[in-house]
Amino acid sequence: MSESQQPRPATSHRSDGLTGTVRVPGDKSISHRAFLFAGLAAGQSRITGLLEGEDVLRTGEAMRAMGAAIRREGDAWIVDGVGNGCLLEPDHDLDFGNAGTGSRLTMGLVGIYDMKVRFVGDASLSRRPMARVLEPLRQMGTQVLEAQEGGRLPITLRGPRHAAPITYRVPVPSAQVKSAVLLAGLNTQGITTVIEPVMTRDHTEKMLAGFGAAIEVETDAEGARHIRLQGQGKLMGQVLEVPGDPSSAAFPLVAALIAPGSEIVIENVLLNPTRTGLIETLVEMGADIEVMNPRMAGGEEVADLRVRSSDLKGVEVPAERAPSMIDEYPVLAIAASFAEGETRMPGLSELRVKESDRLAAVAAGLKANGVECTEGEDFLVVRGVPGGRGLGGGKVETHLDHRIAMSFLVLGLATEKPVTVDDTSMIATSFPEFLPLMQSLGADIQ
Ligand SMILES: O=C(O)C1=C[C@@H](OP(=O)(O)O)[C@@H](O)[C@H](O)C1
Ligand SMILES: C=C(OP(=O)(O)O)C(=O)O
Repeated sequence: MSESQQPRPATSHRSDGLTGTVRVPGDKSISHRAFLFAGLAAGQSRITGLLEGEDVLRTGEAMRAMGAAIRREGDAWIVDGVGNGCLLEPDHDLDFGNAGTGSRLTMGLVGIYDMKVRFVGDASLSRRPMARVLEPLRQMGTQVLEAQEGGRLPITLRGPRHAAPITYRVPVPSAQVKSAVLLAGLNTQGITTVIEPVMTRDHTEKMLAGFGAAIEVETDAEGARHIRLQGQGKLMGQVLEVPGDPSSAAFPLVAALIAPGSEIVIENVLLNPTRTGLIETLVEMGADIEVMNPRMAGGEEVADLRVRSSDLKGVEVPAERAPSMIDEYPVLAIAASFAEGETRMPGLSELRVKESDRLAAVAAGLKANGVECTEGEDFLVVRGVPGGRGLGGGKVETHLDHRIAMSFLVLGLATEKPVTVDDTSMIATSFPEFLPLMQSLGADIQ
């Protein structure tokens, strides 16, 4: 992993006229869940389009350590699962590297098994809050044998003999917390209920239903979703096709919008409505994004996107849109740097607990490159410079955060002066093909 390696800096230079047709790798959220559910289900699963990023491969390693057989065969991953309730105690620590999703979902999955499991991660993951998952697990009977201050990794869990089903109202809009509780419910007798006041990405619900779990969702008069899962059901292996990750597509997409004279096509992008906040916002800003060939693939909405460079104008992004674009704010801030007027982004407190404090990292990177912005406790305001005149020339600290690295390399494609990021090694956690893919479109990144 990159922590033990030398940092790999990179510099991006103004690159007009990006062109070409590309495919981004598989969706990270769906890929993690594909390994988790296929590893747990009885029988064989076949997964194509899986994201082979470091985060997802670590989830695969964890499932292997608990008894699943996982192998790559041609362009597919074949998983022979253990059967719900039959995970084995791993004989070593589960190392999740940089991955919040992998670690939190796996804590939920195994936290109610009567076995001892130790979770570790890199410096970034070890700073992130895990109490949000430990709290509901404790209510279900899990013993937290080890946790660092503030509920951080390394953490050791031991599940109860008999877990108690709970009804849990998620206190923060987080698909990871929702999913952790539902996964704990898989091996718990009775009905586990998660109440979600604000809808977050629904891949866990959809995929568990696809694997045969008894799960139902109802929306109440206030708009809160009540997700009920019958525990100890049978899950069966499936054939899965993972569509392209909209959170990765966001980088070439914004690059094409801001680099003058560009026209690109990104094929096979997941357009699940819980993930399309960035596209909605960019269209409001005046972006020329054409959604072509909308279709269903693997139970999800998918389409090809044609993107042409556009004159953008600042907008106010509604705070309630945040869950549907939570990982895209760094690159939205880059688009906003070239928009006429102000782009206001409220409701961003969750950005402070990602791979880095993304609110602080984005504001610092923008300021280092001459972009005016205001960072509040939970908001960001960016004042753009159409054409990018006078911008760039700065060095950006990425703090072990892939999305900060990719966002600022995109910034440098349309600023007057080049932009340098201090490290690109973390990009491999979510988008290993990022550099060659961007270069194939004509982006000058060295
Ligand atoms: O469930 C998931 O797959 C994810 C949920 C989001 O995290 P939170 O649930 O912490 O908001 C997101 O930031 C992460 O990249 C993936
Ligand atoms: C927040 C992210 O991932 P995770 O929480 O899985 O580390 C991300 O990919 O932007």
